[in-house]
Amino acid sequence: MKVTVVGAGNVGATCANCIAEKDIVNEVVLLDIKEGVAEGKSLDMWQTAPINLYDTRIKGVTNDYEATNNSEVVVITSGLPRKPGMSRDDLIATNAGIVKSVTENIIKHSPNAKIIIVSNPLDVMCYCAYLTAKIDSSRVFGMAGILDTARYRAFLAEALNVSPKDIQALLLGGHGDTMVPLPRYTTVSGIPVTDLIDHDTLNAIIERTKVGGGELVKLMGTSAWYAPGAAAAQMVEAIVCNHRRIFPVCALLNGEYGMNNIYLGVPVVLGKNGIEKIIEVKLDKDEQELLAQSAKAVRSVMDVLDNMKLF
Ligand SMILES: NC(=O)c1ccc[n+]([C@@H]2O[C@H](COP(=O)([O-])OP(=O)(O)OC[C@H]3O[C@@H](n4cnc5c(N)ncnc54)[C@H](O)[C@@H]3O)[C@@H](O)[C@H]2O)c1
Ligand SMILES: O=C(O)C[C@H](O)C(=O)O
Repeated sequence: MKVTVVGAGNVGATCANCIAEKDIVNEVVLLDIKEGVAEGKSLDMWQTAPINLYDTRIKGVTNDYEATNNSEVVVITSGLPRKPGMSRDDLIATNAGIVKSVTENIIKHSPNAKIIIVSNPLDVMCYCAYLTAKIDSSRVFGMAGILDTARYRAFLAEALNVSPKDIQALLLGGHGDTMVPLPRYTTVSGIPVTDLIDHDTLNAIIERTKVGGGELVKLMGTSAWYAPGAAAAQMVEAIVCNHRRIFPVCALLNGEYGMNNIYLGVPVVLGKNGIEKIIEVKLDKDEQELLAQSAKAVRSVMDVLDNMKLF
């Protein structure tokens, strides 16, 4: 089984490395437009195989889509990351064209692939790939919710001084500062988090989570890659192993949560066919309002895509 990662930058290379270390596929193809970069990083990664004990072959290529033929899953990370002072939405002018042309190539060579988008602005780049690929939306979706909930869970683990493994959480909405963490659906080994933490501390963690990407951009001058790469690899694993894991994933809504024709983060069952099912959780009035605000923010970026007249 073959998986392709497009973009051999920070997130793409990390993702390819995480997939290889899981030892769940025969081959990972890493593709970039920069001559030699994917080849070099792949060779370096492959030389960790005798140390980290895996068999997955990693092949780096420069814009050679033949090498990606018949991939089961393709992760698209190509595109600019933001710099301090920018919002993710500022990336649309460059990244929409990149995501469109990469998706065209991918679908030509792997017509049956499941496509996971990582490039930002995430929700609208998913829509852009969906319009380009012209395949069922169960096979075109985005990574953000696993990352955003991982940040939320990591902050909670620190505050509670417990293992991050025991924190389960759900988050809805767009991958922007309007994302909607759901304390009502956050538990620590089955115990409601609200029983374990005071209101102000929980609120501070939620607010920090919402701008978690920006915190890292400020610190590093570019955006994060370790957790994003690992999160996308976890989605690949759920698909290729048909685990049917329930993850927050950026999915096309057609009636779910009362919304239509918009990509937003929602819980889904992820398995061999991609999105096997979108799960609709019950929301109270406040949560519904927050989700509506998040959808409004995503729609305003969809309008920018529309005005670019790429479709
Ligand atoms: N969804 C998320 O949660 C999430 C998390 C982190 C980063 N991101 C986004 O992922 C993208 C990549 O981030 P990064 O830190 O890896 O950036 P990066 O600059 O390190 O890597 C991007 C790579 O894409 C390559 N590229 C550009 N155009 C290409 C094309 N047409 N075909 C193939 N490769 C091409 C570049 O050469 C570069 O190597 C950014 O848009 C960033 O905002 C999203
Ligand atoms: O913040 C960014 O620009 C990258 C990514 O979306 C993240 O959340 O880390």
